Amino acid sequence: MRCAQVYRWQITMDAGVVLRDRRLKTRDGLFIHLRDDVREGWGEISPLPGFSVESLEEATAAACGWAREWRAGYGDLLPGLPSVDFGISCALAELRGSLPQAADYRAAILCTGDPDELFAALAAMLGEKVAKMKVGLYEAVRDGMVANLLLEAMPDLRLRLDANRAWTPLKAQQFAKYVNPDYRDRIAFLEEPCKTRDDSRAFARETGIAIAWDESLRDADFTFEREEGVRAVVIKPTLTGSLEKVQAQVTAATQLGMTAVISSSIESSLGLTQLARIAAWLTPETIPGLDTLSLMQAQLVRRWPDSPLPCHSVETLEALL
Ligand SMILES: O=C(O)CCC(=O)C1=CC=C[C@@H](O)[C@@H]1C(=O)O
Ligand SMILES: [Mg+2]
Repeated sequence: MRCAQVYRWQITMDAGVVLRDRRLKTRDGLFIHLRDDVREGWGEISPLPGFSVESLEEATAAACGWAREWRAGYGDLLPGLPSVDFGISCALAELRGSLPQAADYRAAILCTGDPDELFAALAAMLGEKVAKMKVGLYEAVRDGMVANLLLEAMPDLRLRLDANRAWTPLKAQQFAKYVNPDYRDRIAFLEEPCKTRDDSRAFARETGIAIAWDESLRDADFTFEREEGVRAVVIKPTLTGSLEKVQAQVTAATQLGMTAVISSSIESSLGLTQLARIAAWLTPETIPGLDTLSLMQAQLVRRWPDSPLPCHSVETLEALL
């Protein structure tokens, strides 16, 4: 006997969370819960404003429509909206027992560039010291100085940087000018430095700073290729689609010698714990980019280990079916 439910939720974000130049005051999304006799599975469907192509309203209609089909015995085809396909495929994988339980709860520490704050967080980090810092919000010279300071102050630090395509070639060069060439190999990668892929490729060649594709994976003309200076791809499953599609992208990148990084789209604790399991399963050698729970004021249904945030149960959520 099949049962299906779709829950809508809203989490208040900490002050100051900015996405694509707009303040994110709340994170809104859905959970899908499937039961088939004694087996059950959960999935998160939370399109990210400014990054997802689908709206929450479109995702809600698609998720509810699919859930009604599935509980009536159909639902073999996924709706085709990335966040919905991802959430449904996770719920089906849990129900079928094909999403491993083992999780990689390590995370590249999201940092603001405050050395003291980062010092403390890295000191507590076991194993590889990896942090991620957003650049491109302030002057490129400042970003270069801050990155250089962190790398100089912490010799065992590897930095992931992310410009979200903010820079012109000139701004990118201004950034690089302030990063000591001796430290550049400890920049694990700089995600999307420039507005175009060609400018980003030129930046990598000219500066020796490795880059990574993130937004580019969702460009219609994107293909996985071995390219000079392109060291990694950042895969955001909520923006990608089904688990099968995520697995195919990890395989394509790995076969080309690139690092595949499973990254958050600022999901709830339920979604983040599933991403931690996906990372352990598909990218066991790579620290995932999942350090976004601290941007939120609560957890939902499933806890992230050691998070002090209150966790609200499913009974507090709005059932839509
Ligand atoms: O990748 C990580 O380490 C954390 C997630 C992260 O950096 C992002 C999530 C969503 C949008 C952006 O703010 C940013 C990114 O572009 O990678
Ligand atoms: Mg990015």
